[in-house]
Amino acid sequence: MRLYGTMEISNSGVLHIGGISTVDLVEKYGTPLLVFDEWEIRKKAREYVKAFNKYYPNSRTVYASKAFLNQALCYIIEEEGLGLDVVSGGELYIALKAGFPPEKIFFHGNNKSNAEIKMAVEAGIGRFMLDNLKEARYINKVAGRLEKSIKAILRVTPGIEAHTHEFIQTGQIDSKFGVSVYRDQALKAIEEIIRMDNIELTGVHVHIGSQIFNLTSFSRTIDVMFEFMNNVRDKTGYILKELDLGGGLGIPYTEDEPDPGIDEYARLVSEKVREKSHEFDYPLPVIINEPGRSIIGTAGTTLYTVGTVKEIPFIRKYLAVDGGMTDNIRPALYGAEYDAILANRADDEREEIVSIAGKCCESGDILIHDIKMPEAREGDIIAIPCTGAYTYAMSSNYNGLRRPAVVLVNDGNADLIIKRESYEDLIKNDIVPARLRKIKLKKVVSHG
Ligand SMILES: Cc1ncc(COP(=O)(O)O)c(C=O)c1O
Ligand SMILES: N[C@@H](CCCC[NH3+])C(=O)O
Repeated sequence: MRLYGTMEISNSGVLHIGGISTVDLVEKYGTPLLVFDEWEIRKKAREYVKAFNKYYPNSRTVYASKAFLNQALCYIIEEEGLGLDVVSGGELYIALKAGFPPEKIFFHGNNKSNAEIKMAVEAGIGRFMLDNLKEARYINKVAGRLEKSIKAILRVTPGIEAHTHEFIQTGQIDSKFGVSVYRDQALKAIEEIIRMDNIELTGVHVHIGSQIFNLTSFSRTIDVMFEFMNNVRDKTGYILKELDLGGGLGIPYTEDEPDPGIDEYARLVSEKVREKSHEFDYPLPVIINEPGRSIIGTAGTTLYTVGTVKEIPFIRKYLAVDGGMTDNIRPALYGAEYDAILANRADDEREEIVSIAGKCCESGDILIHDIKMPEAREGDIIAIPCTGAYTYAMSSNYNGLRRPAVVLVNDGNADLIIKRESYEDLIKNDIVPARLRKIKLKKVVSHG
């Protein structure tokens, strides 16, 4: 069993995180419960800063908040010296509400609305990550009206197919993101953008996908990017000063998955960028990284309570838990695999193969297929580690399930950072038109 961050098993066989017993956490906050290990978040953030300081000091790390975002996290990210990548007015709003410095915010998105663009220009964000020319023209117009000069980076697609699930590949030519480097599309976009009065094009961006273990994909991407940057210089004389390599570094979700490691990633991309700069005699660009999963993924653990235990003779045993695809869609969406720990009896021998099922009305709502576990009973607690990234962020209220509570643990303290949704929350945006109110219904539920 792989333990992450500050996880440890006590003498009595209970899983502890951040110096707190998961049994105590469940007693206080209930389940499903997403537990974030603050030490682990900070450790990963520091690993990025340290590794790039070592190999390529002229760099910036910007946390991709789509992996998980709330106001408490903004404080940690800011304190660790990282910037913040947002992809919508909603993420931007959360960051601004928390007081995250706007100049350290990078705004992505393949279909930013005019309202989102205005909001970001007015807030004075650090970089617009341009997806296409239409957007650049609009930003230029708004900036002109508001008499602002906007720093922007153009997202390009390099035609690289990273070794990862096809749903999370983004660098291939057939992609909805960015402008392709092929057939001079990106070059033409740059020719127009650099003539815009209110936009300063500081660099180019590339993101080839997520959960990537094979670091050579990043190397090949840097090859393509330098060819492209050199071509832009040849045709326009323009030097792109920033090279944003996106995110994508994979993390080990299960015992047998390797950990590519932040240090190794930083070393490889730094060396490659130096090598290519030298080869093309191109000024060394600032490297920007946008990690999401590799900062927050291993810091999150979801705790569930076992309910129904169902054995289908000679076929399978199901342990049904009180959450599922609503708090973690990744197994259903990508076939993602996870490990599990019987948190209240973590030392018990793993002697039977079970599948851990969610409680949604979907046969596909299985969190883990066929995992060896100790014999579990109703009321036991199951911990699924590595659920910090793209779980809560992708959660839903399907089947009327309420989003879980989220706690931040550190050094023996637990702080609630997101309340569990209430039944009342499920209807807070509901409106019953007056003409329907005439139909007399008898209201009996009130708790929630
Ligand atoms: C543009 C961009 N940057 C950064 C990220 C973060 O990726 P990851 O969480 O794999 O590090 C993503 C998500 O894939 C992305 O689309
Ligand atoms: N949500 C995906 C990754 C997409 C990353 C965002 N571009 C996952 O869970 O793996």
